[in-house]
Amino acid sequence: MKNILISGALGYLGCHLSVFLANNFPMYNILAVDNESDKKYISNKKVLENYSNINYLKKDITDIHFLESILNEKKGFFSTYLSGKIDIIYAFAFDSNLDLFSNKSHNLTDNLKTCISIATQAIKSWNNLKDKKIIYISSADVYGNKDKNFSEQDCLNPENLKGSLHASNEMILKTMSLNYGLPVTVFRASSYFGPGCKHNNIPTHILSKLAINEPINLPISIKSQINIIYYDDLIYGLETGIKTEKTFDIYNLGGFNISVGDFIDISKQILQKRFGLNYNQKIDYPIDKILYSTISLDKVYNDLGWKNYTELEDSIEKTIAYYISNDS
Ligand SMILES: Cc1cn([C@H]2C[C@H](O)[C@@H](COP(=O)(O)OP(=O)(O)O[C@H]3O[C@H](CO)[C@@H](O)[C@H](O)[C@H]3O)O2)c(=O)[nH]c1=O
Repeated sequence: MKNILISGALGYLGCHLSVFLANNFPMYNILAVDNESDKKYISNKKVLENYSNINYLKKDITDIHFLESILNEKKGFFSTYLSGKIDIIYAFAFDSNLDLFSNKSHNLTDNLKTCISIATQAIKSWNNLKDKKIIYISSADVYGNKDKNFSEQDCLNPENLKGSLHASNEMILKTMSLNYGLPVTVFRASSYFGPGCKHNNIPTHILSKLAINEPINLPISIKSQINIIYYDDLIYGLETGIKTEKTFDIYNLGGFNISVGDFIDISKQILQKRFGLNYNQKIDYPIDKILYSTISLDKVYNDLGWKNYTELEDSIEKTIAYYISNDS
């Protein structure tokens, strides 16, 4: 029996991963934790509460006393939820909605604090590091924009705050791993999409607007090359993190390398062919801002045997169907 902590468990990926593990791995006990700072997915609380092998708690993951009580071998008040301590930590708690001028600008420091708190307390509390692991969910934004097919050993050159905060957390985890033997696996996830996703990333924006015939406003040119992944594939990929063997390793986790224009065209064809809708809404984008940010997936396939299995057309169809019926 393994005890798994999922921080940021009300978020899109944290919630889907909790449910996936609960449905498919009866040998896992899941402690799902979120500070409920983001109300977007607050209804996910009800989803998690339906599972007997998921215990959901509203908690601040930077609370050292809380972390100590769940990571230490000695039994604390969490014995009601868990027998023993946490073995695996999935670190999802991260606010990607970074606006320096909003009253939420503290989320910059919070995003560093969540990762540092977990890693520091794990080093202090885990006496035996065998079979323990922190799985950190980073982002392909750490690479920046200037190349195609970034692989894991390429230099990091983030050009947005999300990327630079994730890059900082990766560096901190790597140093802690080197100096204290902390077992860490990092996944650099590309932009994901799927039913119910409310994030303002490129594939989600395109599909949600196309489905309800609203104008599309893109921050980059449609000539840009990006990597996108269906959420379900991403969740399967994240599960493989439990079986990684090296003390520290990094994997790109993505799906399709595609131009934004092609993604729009394929989605429009699906809209017409499968839903009989022939919309031709306005698409606004800066013509001179062309992003090249595709990623190589060789390492995750060669080392962990993972590759995305959902056909692009199927994933687009399922996502569009959701937005049509939920008219968001
Ligand atoms: C800053 C902070 C956040 N949170 C929670 C609030 C949200 O429910 C949750 C994050 O949910 P979402 O914004 O949906 O995150 P999600 O899209 O699933 O993102 C994951 O995957 C992304 C990959 O694209 C990563 O970049 C993010 O680090 C990772 O969190 O974390 C906490 O519980 N504590 C915190 O301190």
